[in-house]
Order: sequence, then C-alpha cells, then structure tokens
Amino acid sequence: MNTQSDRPILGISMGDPAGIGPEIVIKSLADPEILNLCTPVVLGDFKILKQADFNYKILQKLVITDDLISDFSNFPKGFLLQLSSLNPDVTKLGHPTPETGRAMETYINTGVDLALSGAIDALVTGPITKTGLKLAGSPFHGHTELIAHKTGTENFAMMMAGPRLKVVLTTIHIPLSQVPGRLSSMEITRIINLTRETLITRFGIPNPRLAVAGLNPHAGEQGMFGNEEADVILPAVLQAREKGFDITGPLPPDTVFFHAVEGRFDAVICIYHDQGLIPFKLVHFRDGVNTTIGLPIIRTSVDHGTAYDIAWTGKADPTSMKEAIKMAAVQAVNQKRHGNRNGN
Ligand SMILES: NC(=O)C1=CN([C@@H]2O[C@H](COP(=O)(O)OP(=O)(O)OC[C@H]3O[C@@H](n4cnc5c(N)ncnc54)[C@H](O)[C@@H]3O)[C@@H](O)[C@H]2O)C=CC1
Ligand SMILES: NCC(=O)COP(=O)(O)O
Repeated sequence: MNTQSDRPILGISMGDPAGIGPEIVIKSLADPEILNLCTPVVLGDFKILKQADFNYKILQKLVITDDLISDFSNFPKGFLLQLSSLNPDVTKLGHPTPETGRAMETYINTGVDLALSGAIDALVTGPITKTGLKLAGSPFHGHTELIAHKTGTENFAMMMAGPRLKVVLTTIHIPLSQVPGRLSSMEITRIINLTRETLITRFGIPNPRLAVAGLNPHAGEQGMFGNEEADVILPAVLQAREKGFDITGPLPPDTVFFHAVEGRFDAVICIYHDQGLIPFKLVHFRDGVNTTIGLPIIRTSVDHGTAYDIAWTGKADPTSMKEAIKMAAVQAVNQKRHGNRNGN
C-alpha cells in the first residue's frame, strides 16, 4: 500500500457519457485497493456519474469542484473535477452527439493540461468513440493522436500491455489497404527503438527481447507472398541487431504471438492494428491496458471501447480500467522516486 504522501494523483477521464465509462469509473473507485494506490481526480460530469453511483456511496467521498487550479495533493480521498453539465438523458442515447463529443474531448484536454502542469502524476482515460470526437469537430482519430498532438510529441506509439503479451503498433487507425504504402525501414526502426526504451524505462525490463511480425502470410515465404519483409522490415531488424538489441524477425505473424505468450519475447512489434489487437484481446481482453508510449506524460487506458450494447445495464466489467489505474500508479510512483519522466 502506498503511504498518503507517495500516493500518486491520477486523473481519470470519464469517457463517453453514453457508454460504459461512468460505470467502470465508479466500480473502480468502489474497490479499496484502487483507493489505496492513488488519489483519483475524476474528470467528468457529476449528474452522469451519479446515475452510475445510484446509492451515492462513492461520489460522496470525493471533493466536487470545477476549480482547475485545485491542489489535488491536500485531499487524499479524491476529487471530481466537474467539466460538463450534460442532460442526464444522454446516457440513454447509445451513441455520441456533438455535445457529448465535446464533453469527452474536454475531459481529455483538461487531463493532459493537468498532467503537463504536474497537478496530476498520470492520466488514465475511459473509453470514447472516434465518431464522438469527429462530431465534436476534432481532427483526431482517438486519444493517442490527440494527446500526442497536445503534448507536441512526434515519436509516439500505441502499446497494448498485459502480463502475458505486449504488442506495439507500427500503423494505427488507417485503412488496411494503406498499410503497405505507409511502411518504411525508418518507421520500423523508430518503433523498435521506442519499444525497447519504454520496456527498459517504464516496465523495468533491462534487456528486452523483441520480435517483429511480418506483414504477409508466412512472413512473405521468400518473396512468394510479398516483399515487404525483405525490403522494409528485415533491414530495420538487422540494424537493431547491429546495435546489440535482442531482436528477432520478421517472423510469421501466425506464430509470433504464440511464442510471445509462451514467454520468449517481451513485446511483439506489429505492422498494423488488428494484427496486434486480435491476439492481444484474445489473451487480455479483460485485463489489458492501452498505453501511449513516447509521451512526456504517463497515459494509460482501458483496452476496450464504449460497449454501447451493455451501457447502463450494470454489466460492465471494470477490470481493464482497474489495471490501467494500477499501471499508471506504478509508473507514477517510480517516476517520482527516480526523479525522471520515464516512470522507472
Ligand atoms: N480506449 C478507447 O477509447 C477505445 C474506444 N473504442 C471505440 O469504442 C467504440 C465501440 O467499439 P466496439 O468495437 O464495439 O468495441 P467495444 O470494446 O466497445 O465492445 C466490443 C464487445 O465487448 C464488450 N465489452 C467491451 N468492454 C467491456 C467491458 N468492460 N465489460 C463487459 N463487456 C465489454 C461489448 O459489450 C461488446 O460486446 C468504437 O467507436 C471504438 O472506436 C474502441 C477501443 C478502445
Ligand atoms: N484500438 C484501440 C483504440 O481504438 C483506442 O484508441 P485511443 O483512443 O487510445 O487512441
């Protein structure tokens, strides 16, 4: 258990009011283990959260404020930073609107500002929809791109992390047809370097063992099914190996994840979104964490979406949110103890 003074202050954004975000935030804060780990600063909407906390047991412990310059270190039980005042009926919609989109964007933007100013030690984000951001007029596809832009970060990547498997994506939210054209040895080298550095600094793995997946079936089968492996991926792997990295690839995508889950690799660098997320969610759907690596702030998130099909039914599983909070807390504590921005 962290003592009161070294308990990190974590911003927790509520996500889309019409989705399961409010419910998993309340369920997470109902867990004494979570409250022992951190001082939560929930970035959201009181009236919406109150509907998820129907007997008002959780919210009554928090200081409710709209003061952005609050000192969050002086009340260890936590805060609710009231950033929108939506009509509570939006929870019944089952889809985002421009209004809810703007609200969810505000929660994220405020969280990033607070993290950059040092008022919070890390940001944990609840699920939003890309459609919601678009309706709000945002040019960004998701948290990752928005937060990278807002923090002025160019060298970033999406990592999905669980105890058995970690995957890092070379390309994120783009059509599959555009993936081959976006690949370059330089970009794969960037992802390799960033992944290795993050595993060392944020996850405390001194000598990360990396694998790089191929793009094509059987990793191209000597060029029979494509040349991206030989032309683009292999040169990046060889260059990394020359630097002394423990790295293997390009490996056939149909077996590399099996080897990683068996413990042979600490992370698999994937070429496109679903190549990494399908095996990841098969293994870690419940307890997986999405984290943006390369940022000057710590940002973790649930690995799932808004789950409109079960929103406001009481069925949402808060495990991924709790794991995201735990990961942020561990990295924030390490960062404080070691006095650097890397969380280790
Ligand atoms: N971190 C984020 O903000 C993420 C946002 N999304 C967005 O969410 C929206 C919906 O995406 P979908 O593809 O439907 O994925 P989804 O993850 O919202 O739902 C997929 C299935 O898993 C179930 N599910 C998801 N989380 C659950 C939980 N905590 N407990 C119990 N069941 C759960 C849902 O009920 C549904 O059947 C999309 O707009 C997508 O862009 C998707 C992934 C991550
Ligand atoms: N597939 C992961 C996802 O869509 C989450 O994106 P982000 O909002 O964390 O950028």
